[in-house]
Amino acid sequence: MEIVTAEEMRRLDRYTIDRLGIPAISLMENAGKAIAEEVLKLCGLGAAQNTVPQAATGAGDKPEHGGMILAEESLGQERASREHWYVLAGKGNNGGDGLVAARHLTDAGLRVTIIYAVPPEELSGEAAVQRDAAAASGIPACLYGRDPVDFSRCTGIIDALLGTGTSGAPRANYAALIAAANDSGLPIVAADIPSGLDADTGEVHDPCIRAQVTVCLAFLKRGLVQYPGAGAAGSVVVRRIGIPQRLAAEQGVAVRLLTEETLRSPLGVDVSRQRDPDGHKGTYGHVLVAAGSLRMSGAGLMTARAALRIGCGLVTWALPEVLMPRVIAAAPELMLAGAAQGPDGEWNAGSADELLRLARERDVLAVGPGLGRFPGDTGWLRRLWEEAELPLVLDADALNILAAAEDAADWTRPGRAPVVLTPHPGEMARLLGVPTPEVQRDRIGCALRYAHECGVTLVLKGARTVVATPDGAAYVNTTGHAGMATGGAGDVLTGIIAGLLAQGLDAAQAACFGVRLHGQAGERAAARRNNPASVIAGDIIDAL
Ligand SMILES: NC(=O)C1=CN([C@@H]2O[C@H](COP(=O)(O)OP(=O)(O)OC[C@H]3O[C@@H](n4cnc5c(N)ncnc54)[C@H](O)[C@@H]3O)[C@@H](O)[C@H]2O)[C@@H](O)CC1
Ligand SMILES: [K+]
Repeated sequence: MEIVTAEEMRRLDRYTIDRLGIPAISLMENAGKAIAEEVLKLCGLGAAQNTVPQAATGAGDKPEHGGMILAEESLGQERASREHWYVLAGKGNNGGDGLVAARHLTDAGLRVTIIYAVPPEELSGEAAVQRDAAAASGIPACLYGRDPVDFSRCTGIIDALLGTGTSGAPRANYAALIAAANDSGLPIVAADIPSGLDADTGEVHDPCIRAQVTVCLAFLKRGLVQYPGAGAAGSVVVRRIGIPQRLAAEQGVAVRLLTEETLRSPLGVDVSRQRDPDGHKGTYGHVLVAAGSLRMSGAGLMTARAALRIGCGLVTWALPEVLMPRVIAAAPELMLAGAAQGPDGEWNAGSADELLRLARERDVLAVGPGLGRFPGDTGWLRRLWEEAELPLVLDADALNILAAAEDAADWTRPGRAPVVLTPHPGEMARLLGVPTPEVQRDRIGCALRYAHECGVTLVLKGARTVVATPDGAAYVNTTGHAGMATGGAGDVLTGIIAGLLAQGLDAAQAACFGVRLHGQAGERAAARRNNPASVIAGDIIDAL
């Protein structure tokens, strides 16, 4: 499922109207009708439609329902009349959608009142047509600020104030209406996006509608899938309005929700993961992990174990020699390689030679969890980057080393094997040289820019992890939960991605499949513990 920006949505709208000849007013009618249907569902009234049984088709079969024509809308009439919805209408097409919904809800037997944020005569184009249709249908309307508006008289609110045409924080009557709607405590159904949300980033302005349901029109908007916007949107329902689904991909939209369908196509992942009955441990790849130090040996252990658990054939864990006797019992399935160490058991830049030698016989190199910083680490990482001709996965301290390297822009990858970076927002901020809130303000945008400029596959972790690829595609994950914000969960992800790369997946496939599986394992672990908060990183490995 594609995820668009406001600008991409405008282009797709225009293409549909201008090139396919579908009138804008039809799209608006479909949009408003879809919103009304979702309101009816929320009220427990279902979709209002006539059900015409087979008898009416003339097919001659035994008719269902004894040949009756069921008029479903009459069944809930009593209940419908107890509902009174306010439609908050803005000046633009978002307001127009709300006005269409007002008509359909009235038709379904609900009481509806339209509250305009601006004098209705200021509406233009299709929205003005809908204003006149609503008035001609006898739907009462008032103007906020001029007429008294008492939210205690209604049972629910449609927010059709601002959509993808919003610029900046809501102003004047818009701001006052949003605040009043939120304060009412009533269920709010947002048309397209909650008013006050930045459709492209997920940033919420002050104020911003807190919706129970958002009826997103035609395509998901970026702002609905990233926090805090995702929190303001409530449950998001994407409804078709007559814009062909295929248009998004055809018009170059390359940001998608990371679903199983997306994994299959366009990513081309074999999600069944059938193993070759004739396979042996060499068939499934060999991961080299350079991670862990005296204070943080567990990080390396979790990365290495996760790589095994995701199905790669062999894992060699390279670590400072002093640690070897301490960890050997913890994971007997691992192969250990002692690396040159500093005086206090820390990593030593001299270990690059040994790692590069080992890497020649391995399929993937994962570097970083629990590594710590050490003298000469920048040159050490640069050698791995430039001389290790196998896919690299960099996490944690490897990212901090990279962020601190002043010459990182000059590092080259002669072997062309992919690099996958897995920063959390703080590490991403260091890589970009900006404060963390700036990363969080536009996670998809940041990930896309960095991946493209640096030619890497970037996994920006956090709620709704974003995977961005060097060719400008991005995928937004929906699996996992806040209980996975626990020490070591990131180390596990690094191992999963490395393990999938070792099994022959390409960088985008391994990153996307890995992120999704990691979240699903976290969900399973939470179910086993009966509480997401109790999940620890080891549980995620066990649930893989
Ligand atoms: N063909 C189309 O273009 C379709 C558009 N649709 C709807 O139209 C929406 C986009 O419509 P528009 O482009 O008209 O834009 P909006 O309806 O989102 O907002 C437009 C108007 O709001 C005002 N405004 C903008 N930012 C403001 C702020 N911060 N404070 C106060 N006022 C502000 C401006 O006067 C602007 O003209 C979509 O979100 C969707 O709901 C749907 O009707 C389907 C078809
Ligand atoms: K809205």
